[in-house]
Amino acid sequence: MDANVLQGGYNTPASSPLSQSSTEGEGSEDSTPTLTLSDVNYYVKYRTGPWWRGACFRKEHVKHVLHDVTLAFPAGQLVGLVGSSGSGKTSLLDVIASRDEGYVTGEMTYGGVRCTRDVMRQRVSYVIQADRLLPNLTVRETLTYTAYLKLPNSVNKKQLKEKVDNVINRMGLRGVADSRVGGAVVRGVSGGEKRRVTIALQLLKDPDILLLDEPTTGLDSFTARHLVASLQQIARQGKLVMLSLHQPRSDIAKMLDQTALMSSGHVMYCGPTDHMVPYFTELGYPSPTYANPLDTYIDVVSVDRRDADRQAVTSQRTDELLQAYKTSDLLARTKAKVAKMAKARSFVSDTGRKSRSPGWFRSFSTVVSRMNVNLSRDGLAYFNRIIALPVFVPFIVIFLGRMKHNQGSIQDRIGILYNSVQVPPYLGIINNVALFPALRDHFYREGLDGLYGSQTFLLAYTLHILPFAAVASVLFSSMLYWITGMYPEADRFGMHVAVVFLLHMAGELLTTAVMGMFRNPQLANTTTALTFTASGLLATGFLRTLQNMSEVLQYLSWASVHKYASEIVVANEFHNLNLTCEEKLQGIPCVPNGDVFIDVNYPGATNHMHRNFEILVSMVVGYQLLAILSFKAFGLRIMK
Ligand SMILES: Nc1ncnc2c1ncn2[C@@H]1O[C@H](COP(=O)(O)OP(=O)(O)OP(=O)(O)O)[C@@H](O)[C@H]1O
Repeated sequence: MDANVLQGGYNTPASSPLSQSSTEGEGSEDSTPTLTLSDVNYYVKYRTGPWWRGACFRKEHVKHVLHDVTLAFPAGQLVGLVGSSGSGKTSLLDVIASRDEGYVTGEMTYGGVRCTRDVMRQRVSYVIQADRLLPNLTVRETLTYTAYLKLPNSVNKKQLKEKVDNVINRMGLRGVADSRVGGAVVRGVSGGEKRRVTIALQLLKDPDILLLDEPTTGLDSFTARHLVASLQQIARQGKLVMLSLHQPRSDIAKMLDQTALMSSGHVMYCGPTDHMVPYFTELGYPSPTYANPLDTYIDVVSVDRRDADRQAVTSQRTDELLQAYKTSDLLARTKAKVAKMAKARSFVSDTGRKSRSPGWFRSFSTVVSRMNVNLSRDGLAYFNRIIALPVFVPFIVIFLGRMKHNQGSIQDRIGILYNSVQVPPYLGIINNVALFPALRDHFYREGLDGLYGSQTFLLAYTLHILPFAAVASVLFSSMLYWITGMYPEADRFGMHVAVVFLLHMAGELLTTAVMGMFRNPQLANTTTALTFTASGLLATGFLRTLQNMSEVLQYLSWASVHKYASEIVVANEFHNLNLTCEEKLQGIPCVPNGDVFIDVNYPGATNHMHRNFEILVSMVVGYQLLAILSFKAFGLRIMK
């Protein structure tokens, strides 16, 4: 496309401040809220070196990511951040959204108010690159649940529904409002529609500033253009919309009111998009005919690091262009505008918009209800959660059959009890690895949006899985207990169910805690499975009696859920159990009843029933607390 045609075709909104000036877009009315950044610098710390040195012993570096960024963007505009990979687009959005993870200097204001984290949380919505949506909810349900999490209790059901309908219409989602979102396995709405849903979620809060990181990535050109056209409409309704773009197509570029061109953390040009070609042409870099000017100038300001010669040439060119921008009228006018805003600013905290959010109970019940609905729509996953644990019983029963009361049945009982304490935590791990990571990723997005904290999320998850764990444990114990002929007493059966349930929960909750530390679910799976395997070997006493182990291992066993669970199930099964002594046991001492077995192998287990049960319950509660702590310590950090 001809550069001049393109230039002429760039969009300048009638209502935007751009239309009031010739080219520089400085005709902003004082009353138009403006986002200003004044000499903003951003530094991050990172470490290099082999992972085994640990976080503290690897070499620490400080990277200067953004350099002296000075910008002024009035509300009502669509602003594009463009630049090659690593030029600092996402970092700039992070800083504006107060989601930076380093050290920021300089000043940022919006509408004359200094941008503290609280102010920005209220005013800014940030659409990150990935669409993290629950696959089994419809578009409308997705938005409705989020509205319950975002809007204050004072917004009633009718108003909430209106709000949801409104964003559905604004984002052109009416046609798919009642379709499932879908995911990797379940087919659902298209990629472009998913992006729209993600943006619609952010519009529920009615933000003043909407930031989008690479919203067009992965979309075909038609869908991308329509998406940006929707964003342009949102901007025209008085919002400041800023989006980073990797490879801005010329028709998308035409829709941008202003463009900030970045290279290595420096702003190389910031001003009206249609002024870019004349600006660079004056500096000796005209845009070739038929070329997309944005592509051309991204190349012109980028450093080519493929070899030393090219790097030297392109670095010199970039330095010259940076100096030219620093001394340009364009930047001088932006600085004047920023200074004017600074004079007018109030420095007061943002009194106009108080932070209003739903109460804890509403957030908690919404998250639980959403998890339940999401799982209930996936028949296989729902069924699997209930049936995976009981499915083990036929294997155990086929192998061990119905138990007798002879001496050989002692070994059979040990086998059954070993399975009773080893299988439930493993199934807890398997269930968790299958279903938790998607919920966790979803939480990470909503957590970053400040909708609710890790405590609410993890308690909601526990409440969500509790009924499944209870039903699965009752089914497992009912089948195993009565088919194999364990001690026929209702109380003892109840105790067996309780132990299976607690161990099943222990598996789930410890995996949850580890999931807070490792992003990779497989790593969490391996870590927890190994932990429970070691715990089962060490502390059950079924494979080797505790008394025969070294003192160190005996002490270690006190930290294992298996120690307490095993003592309970052994006392439960062997106490008052009569055993027969067959004549063929020549020379081998006979164990006449279960209490002798307990006295020899688990001394005191019958008397420790209450103590063991209380410790087991406390440890499971401890795993829940550990999960909360691990998410608080690592949670939102490990997703970045
Ligand atoms: N937390 C961090 N630790 C280390 N380096 C960082 C961190 N954040 C940003 N950087 C570095 O700062 C530079 C700018 O990164 P940024 O992600 O903002 O670039 P970008 O223009 O958005 O790139 P892309 O288009 O590829 O997403 C990169 O070199 C990046 O490695």
